[in-house]
Amino acid sequence: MRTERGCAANQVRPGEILVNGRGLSQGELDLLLGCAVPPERLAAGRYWYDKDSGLWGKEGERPDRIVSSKLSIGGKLQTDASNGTTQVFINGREITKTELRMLKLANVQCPRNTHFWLYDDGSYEEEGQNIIKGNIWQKASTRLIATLFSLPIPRGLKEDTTLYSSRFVPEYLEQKKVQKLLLVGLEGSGSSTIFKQAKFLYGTEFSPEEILNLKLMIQSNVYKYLSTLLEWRECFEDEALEEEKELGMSNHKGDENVTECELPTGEPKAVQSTSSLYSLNQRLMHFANWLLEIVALGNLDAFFPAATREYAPIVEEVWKDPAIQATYKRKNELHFLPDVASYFLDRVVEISSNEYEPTETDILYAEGVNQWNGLSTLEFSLDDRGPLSDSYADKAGNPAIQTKYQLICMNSKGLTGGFKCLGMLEDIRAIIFCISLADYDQTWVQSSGEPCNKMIVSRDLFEDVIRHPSFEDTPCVLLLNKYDAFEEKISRVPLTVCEWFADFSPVRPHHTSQTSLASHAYYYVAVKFKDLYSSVADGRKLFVFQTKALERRTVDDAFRYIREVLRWDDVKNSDAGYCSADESSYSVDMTTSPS
Ligand SMILES: Nc1nc2c(ncn2[C@@H]2O[C@H](COP(=O)(O)OP(=O)(O)OP(=O)(O)O)[C@@H](O)[C@H]2O)c(=O)[nH]1
Ligand SMILES: [Mg+2]
Repeated sequence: MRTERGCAANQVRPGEILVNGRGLSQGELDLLLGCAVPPERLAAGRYWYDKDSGLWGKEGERPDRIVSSKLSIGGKLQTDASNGTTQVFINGREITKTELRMLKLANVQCPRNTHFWLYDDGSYEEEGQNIIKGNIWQKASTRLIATLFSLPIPRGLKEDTTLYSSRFVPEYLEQKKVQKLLLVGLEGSGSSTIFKQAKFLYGTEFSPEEILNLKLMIQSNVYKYLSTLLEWRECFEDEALEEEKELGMSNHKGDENVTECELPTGEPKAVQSTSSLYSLNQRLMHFANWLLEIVALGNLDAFFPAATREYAPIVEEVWKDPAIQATYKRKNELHFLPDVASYFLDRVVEISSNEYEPTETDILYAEGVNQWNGLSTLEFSLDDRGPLSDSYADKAGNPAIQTKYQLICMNSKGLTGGFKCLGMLEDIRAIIFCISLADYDQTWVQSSGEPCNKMIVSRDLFEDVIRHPSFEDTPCVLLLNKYDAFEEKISRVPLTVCEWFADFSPVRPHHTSQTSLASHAYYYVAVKFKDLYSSVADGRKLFVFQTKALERRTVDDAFRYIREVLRWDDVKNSDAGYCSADESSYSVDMTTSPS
């Protein structure tokens, strides 16, 4: 070692080495070359040296090594030593874009005009705060990112990535604020399903209390579904009687060829009213009237679950009754009856029992997250499996970079009433708006009582949300949900039944398979929303992702996509001030999003 240093010393003369703008004396050069971690293969030239952290680089360039700290050599470190343009400072030096990018990827918050003190052991504080926030090098991912950007890493840390357990993951890297994601959508769009999937995927388990709430909700929902069916049954029965009456007036002879909805003819009217396809027997009628009365009085939730067990057998009987089954057959016409009604009604006896424990599927299928339909929140983080991480973090088996998210699911009811709730939510990092693709042929009864195409209602709600003053600069991700139902429906019901989609014309319809028709229609819908968003949000880009919320994997994919969108947005925002085009080192694959 001695000879090596001696050689190096022989190769350069003190005056040829300038550190922080000043030529070194022989003594300073000896100190530098004789220290524990000297700059290797030092050649004549101009360098900068940050004696607090040990960072070392060529004048006007980013750091390229870390040498021993606290050496009294050269001049004072200048702000522009490395020609940084980021307005972020470490030990008084304005850092370079590459360094900033590394910090950002390591989840360090560094808004402009942040001044950091970085010490030689990697500990770190914000200027003037005097609280050590953590250690920049202790996290393996930081070291790996640094390697990726060819930035120096302190000696002795390169090899041993397991040295520091996650207990030591510095707060400084972890403390980035929780990113709040607001999840909204029209009733039935699937937002609470997505919320619950996220809870299954990333969250804590449902607590016994939550399970109990869900159980009560499922039990009372079964009665709601049944009462919806009973109301429609009544309508259909009236309708059938009306038709029969007209038929009876125009045709006294009666007719053998009755259609399904018509009453058998030729019977006296009093008898007809109880013998319609939609008619119930006296006993069931009695129960039906009683149930509808409770529902009309709004007493259902107070009444149940006490009565559930007692009435389960009769509920089952009503559900299986041909009149109700005939009503259910027309489920496309029945507003407020979700697809899952039959899933739960089929099991009403089991569900009504005291011992009933909702299964994971039951929880997923249950409408809503809680009974009260307020805000539901979930905090979670995602391990890093981004496009960059594949190349280092995973393979190296290192602790991942984790950003914390808070998912706030707002029931559509929270959106009504002039959007007051929205204004109360602060610091929303992104809006996740959920739309059911299968809604394009559905009718929705608005608060005014007027029926309207549900996709249009969803669109208007979407527009109201993105126009809300609180979300002027908030990125938005649109989840086009229920792709499974959409795929199944698209060949049966043309997309053009929704007037907003009137100009949809699939290319070569005769060549188009159902799958490609669906994907064609999906892209068309996505672009419709993108155009709308862009016109409302000053040309900003809407991010669109396709989900089948009942398939957990698609929800996982959606959240990973959302995370990439946010990172992309972070980098884009910071780059807007620092540089314009160079996104090559951090590009996000947005291919799932139709352009
Ligand atoms: N086929 C299909 N059904 C879905 C999908 N996502 C949700 N559903 C079902 O659609 C219904 C409505 O979903 P929810 O998650 O309760 O809808 P929501 O947006 O929370 O509605 P509200 O809670 O009423 O505001 C439920 O019965 C879900 O099981 C999907 O991707 N495909
Ligand atoms: Mg719901």
